[in-house]
Amino acid sequence: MTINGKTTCLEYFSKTSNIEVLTEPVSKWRNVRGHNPLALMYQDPKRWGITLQTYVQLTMLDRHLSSVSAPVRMMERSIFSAKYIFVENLFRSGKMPEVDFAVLSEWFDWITTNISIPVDLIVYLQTSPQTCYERLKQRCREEEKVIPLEYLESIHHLYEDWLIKQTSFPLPAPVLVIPADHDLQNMLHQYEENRDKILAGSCLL
Ligand SMILES: Nc1ncnc2c1ncn2[C@@H]1O[C@H](COP(=O)(O)OP(=O)(O)O)[C@@H](O)[C@H]1O
Ligand SMILES: Cc1cn([C@H]2C[C@H](O)[C@@H](COP(=O)(O)O)O2)c(=O)[nH]c1=O
Repeated sequence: MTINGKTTCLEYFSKTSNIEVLTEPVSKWRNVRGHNPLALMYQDPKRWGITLQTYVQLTMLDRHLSSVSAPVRMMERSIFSAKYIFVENLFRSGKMPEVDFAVLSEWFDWITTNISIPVDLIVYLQTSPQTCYERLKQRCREEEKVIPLEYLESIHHLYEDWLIKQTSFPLPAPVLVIPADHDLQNMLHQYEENRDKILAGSCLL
């Protein structure tokens, strides 16, 4: 999902030795050479969706290909979720012209066909759209103040179709589901309970 506790989860695991944590490059999406494609996309998705998503795709690929510095790497989202969820949502909601979707899809298909992007395990922090909406208001990121609950509901359905029902797009790895509507204390407990599974990749599923 979005705005549901991914960064908080990664911060927790970053305190463990032998784990390398790669957070999402949101700061780049908010500032590329003085421009803010994230804000532009929320202001006018039809015009700027392609701009943001092209840059997201590039920066996610860069994250995937960066050299590994620890036995276990945890990465916030992937090039797959950017395409299967956010690009798909823009297109399906009529906020991305067909030609923009086609060009992004060609890029995505070329990348995933020609470049190896190994993923061992997807950890899905499963939250309701309402929880995300509350956390969005709590975090209060300027660009995201315009996000309505309906947007979070659409993103949620796309995630559920992909990772739970498994009816929409190919899965690059097995999925570990962690219910994440709970308070922070409860979540830290769940992270501990799932630590071995997460660190083992798909081996203990
Ligand atoms: N379990 C939780 N309960 C309540 N608030 C949370 C919880 N996890 C994270 N938050 C808060 O919700 C907001 C979004 O969390 P964050 O980790 O930045 O989400 P994401 O990286 O998925 O966008 C932050 O203000 C964070 O402090
Ligand atoms: C991957 C991706 C993200 N976004 C947007 C959604 C949020 O506003 C921010 C960051 O997400 P997070 O859940 O707070 O980490 O970026 C997007 O518009 N398109 C994307 O592909």
